[in-house]
Amino acid sequence: MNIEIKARDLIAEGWHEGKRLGATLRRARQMEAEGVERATLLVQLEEEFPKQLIVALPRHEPAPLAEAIEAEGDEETANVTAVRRRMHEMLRMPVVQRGAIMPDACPTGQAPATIPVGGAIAAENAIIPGAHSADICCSMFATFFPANHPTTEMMDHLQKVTHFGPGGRPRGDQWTSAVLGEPVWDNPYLGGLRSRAQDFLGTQGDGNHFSYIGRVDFTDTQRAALEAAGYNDLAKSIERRDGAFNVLVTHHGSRGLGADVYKRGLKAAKKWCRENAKDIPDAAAWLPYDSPEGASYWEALQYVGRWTRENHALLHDALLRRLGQRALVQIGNEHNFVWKRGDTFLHGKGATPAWKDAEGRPLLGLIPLNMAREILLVLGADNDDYLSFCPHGAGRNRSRTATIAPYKNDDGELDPGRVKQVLDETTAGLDIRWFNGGADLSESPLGYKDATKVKAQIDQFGLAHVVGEIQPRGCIMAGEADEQPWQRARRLKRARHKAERQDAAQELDQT
Ligand SMILES: Nc1nc2c(ncn2[C@@H]2O[C@H](COP(=O)(O)O)[C@@H](O)[C@H]2O)c(=O)[nH]1
Ligand SMILES: [Mn+2]
Repeated sequence: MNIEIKARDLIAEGWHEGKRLGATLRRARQMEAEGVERATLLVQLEEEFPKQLIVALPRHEPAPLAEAIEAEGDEETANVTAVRRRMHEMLRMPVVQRGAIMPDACPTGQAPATIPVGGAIAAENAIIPGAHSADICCSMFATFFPANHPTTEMMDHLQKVTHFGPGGRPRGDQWTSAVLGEPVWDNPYLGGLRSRAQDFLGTQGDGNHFSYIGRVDFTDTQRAALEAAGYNDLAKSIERRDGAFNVLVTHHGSRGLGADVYKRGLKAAKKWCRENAKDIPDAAAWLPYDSPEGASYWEALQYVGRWTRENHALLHDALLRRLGQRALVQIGNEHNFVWKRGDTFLHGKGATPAWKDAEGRPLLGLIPLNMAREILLVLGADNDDYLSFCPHGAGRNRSRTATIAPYKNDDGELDPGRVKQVLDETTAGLDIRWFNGGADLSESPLGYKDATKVKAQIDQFGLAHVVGEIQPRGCIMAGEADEQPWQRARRLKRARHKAERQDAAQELDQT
């Protein structure tokens, strides 16, 4: 009688559950069908499919971490300690070779190995979805155009063309582009997402994404530095325009499209690590680049990069059309992404690439600080000590909740008078607009670290050279939606209950 060997028989003999078990079982059944007797079969099988799996394990000691950050005071010191801890957890992964933190580093999550904002790592043959984070391709994009429009005119048009808030554009108001027609939808990480890619075109989302109008006046030294670095078109344009430009700068990521690709990538990475590694935190799960899953994920990421750049470009074109202008120069950079340099996969979560391009030119990058400060145009210093990254912003010292806490009244509600006052003080002279109507204090300059100190540390650690400063004129962010009637009713009800409780307590005291 031919009793078919089962997976549980192999497990009982010491083989492990997982992807390889299927292949082992198929081979065992083939031998069984050929009439090989069970004992011989098991010996032969051990030779072909050894029970001892080569399992990747975390290292005891973390790989080296380079810190381009100087903490001042208790709050910053505690932040750097938290950042270091998460980085050390990530740096214990066997595929991670080195790490660096930037001057804007700040913690983002409690889960082990969650890469902090301002963190960068170098990995070998591995893509770690958690290390580029869910907002794949969060990026900056700038268009330089003639400086002959008043700020209000530019801001009015900008407010009409852009879109903030959750979700995509409503049906009937959707945008289109050739990027949607690319033959990528068979990729397992992109399959079924074409309509999502369409819905989210022309949108910027919320949080700290923004549309910023600024003005730059390049000095002759800055023009010469750009020319010496090989940016001849920009240098010529500066010469022709006497150094003066209006600039639109946008900041956003890959929206719902990227979020879905990330979910699929993370799921695949967790599965791969479950089958081939042990004790790997989810935030550090990886896909080997040379596996079919890894290669497809890499291709999907490249598409998400093209989609996001196109999204920026469409928004910029829409503003320029309304202004009757054309782009003189456009530049942009991702700061949440994975880049392949030789055999190394550089991951950045809030880190600006600052190495040299294929032609040997230092990369140009844009570093925003806050809505009331200049956006820095930098030439990367290619400082290998810090994995050739520079910061991507100013970073936060406090959570959003802690930032707004001092502006709440006794009922735990934001005090509109104090919010207005502090916004007027911190953004005086600027045209600040909140797309959804209400101000979001946690996104005002109050939310971010001291920009001057971060800027000084770029220089101190030799990360990049500033070759232009785009001075703020106006900024649009998502902001908070105006209070809905039901929200107002709930707030008033809570306040009433609180007052009643206090009255009751007072009465008790008096009796
Ligand atoms: N120019 C502006 N910069 C801003 C604004 N809000 C935030 N920021 C800066 O951007 C970085 C990027 O943050 P990310 O982690 O989401 O990529 C952040 O660190 C701030 O320094 C703004 O309204 N205008
Ligand atoms: Mn970003």
